[in-house]
Amino acid sequence: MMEKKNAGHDSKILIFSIRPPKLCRPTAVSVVVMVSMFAFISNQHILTTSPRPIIFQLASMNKDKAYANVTTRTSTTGLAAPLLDKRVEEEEKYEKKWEHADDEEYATITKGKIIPTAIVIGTQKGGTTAVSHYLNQHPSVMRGLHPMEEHFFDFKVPKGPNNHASMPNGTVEEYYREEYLYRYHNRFNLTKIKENPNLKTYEKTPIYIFNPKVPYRMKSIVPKSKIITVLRDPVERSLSHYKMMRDRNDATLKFVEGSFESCLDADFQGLKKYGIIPKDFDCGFQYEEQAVNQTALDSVIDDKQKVWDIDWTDSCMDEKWLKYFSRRRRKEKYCDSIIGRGLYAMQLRVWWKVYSKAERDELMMFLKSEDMRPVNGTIDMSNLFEMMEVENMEVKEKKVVHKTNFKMIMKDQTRDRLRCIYRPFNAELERMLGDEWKDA
Ligand SMILES: Nc1ncnc2c1ncn2[C@@H]1O[C@H](COP(=O)(O)OS(=O)(=O)O)[C@@H](OP(=O)(O)O)[C@H]1O
Repeated sequence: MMEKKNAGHDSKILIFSIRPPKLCRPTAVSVVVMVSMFAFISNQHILTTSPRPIIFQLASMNKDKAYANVTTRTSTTGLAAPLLDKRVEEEEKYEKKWEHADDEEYATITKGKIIPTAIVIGTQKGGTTAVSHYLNQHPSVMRGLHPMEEHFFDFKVPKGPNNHASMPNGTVEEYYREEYLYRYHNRFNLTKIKENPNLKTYEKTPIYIFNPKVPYRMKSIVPKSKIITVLRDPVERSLSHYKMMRDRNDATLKFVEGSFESCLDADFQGLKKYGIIPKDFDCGFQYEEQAVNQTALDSVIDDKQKVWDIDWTDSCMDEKWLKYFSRRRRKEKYCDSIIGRGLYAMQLRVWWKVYSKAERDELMMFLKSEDMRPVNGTIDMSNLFEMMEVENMEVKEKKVVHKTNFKMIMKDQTRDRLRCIYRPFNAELERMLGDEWKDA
């Protein structure tokens, strides 16, 4: 580390981008050769990449990291071999899986930074806006700067010294941890915290529970933040999801016929493609628009209801789930995971891997969507406030928050089919969360 620092501070750095728009490859190569010769003669180090992240690091965060990045890039011109050797050594060191810091180290690294007391991770359409609505009423609670969803942990991770800042599973490298904490800290109202340092903070982003990389990122950056999840009957959730898409006139709907059933079928095919649901399982959504023999179709479904189960011991299950999730990047259109978002057991398996039983008991809270609705004009949010480490208070009633406008009623057979799909996943969820989740 020290050697690198010294070497870095003695050197001049020329920031140079080889990516002007539409520069053809032969031209780019000759430009690089010319600049390399110039650097060789004048003994300067060159950054041959887009300068933005480096400027950011030089200006605000950590000059050593910026320098490390520069030297790695410089190596492409063959000018900094000894420095590169050191860099490789460092990268090897960082590539070890980050085991989160002990209490003392954690206290040091987080000192003076805002670390949210809790993060609401989902589920989408579960009533997460209602939870925010209740929390925001508390005078000792402050949410992140974004009025709706922060999207910090599902971000596209900027490239780091070894071309990525996180491990393939999402764990942020130790090397970048402090920087990320700092960035997260900036997602909160710093003035308000200065005025009242005792404020408890939270943020909500409903996609967190669904993105398999988020638990790893969260554990490596804010391992002590609590995690609040609101779960809703997955069948009702899927309808709410569809209504939201209709409200937004979601582009995905163009890839299917637009009906609820064709949307479900698109995602159902995706789940089959990636092996979450057996290939021979046919739920018949695709026949919904056609005049088919309903009795024959129902008997197919009845049979499946008897036999359909999941092998939870399958060691490839999580990998399949990651692939199913990652299809978004491959621009496959499976109707925004309208079924997949309700497969809570699949999603939570990853969180179970990352957080130990003791950590889950201490940090995680699961709320039922229906319990978020006031009964006879009152609602008890004492558990939520206890989790936020603030005094209990009566929240102002607001029956419905963030309601979807599109009007439709789910067909009975569609509901039956969805129940059939969700059955083994719900059974697993019950096993994970306990008996009170039996009818979730
Ligand atoms: N108090 C309360 N408790 C539980 N659920 C409630 C509550 N208020 C609203 N809602 C319903 O929640 C649905 C919106 O969920 P989210 O706010 O999580 O949506 S989002 O993920 O932020 O888009 C949305 O569901 P649908 O109306 O069925 O689409 C809201 O009506």
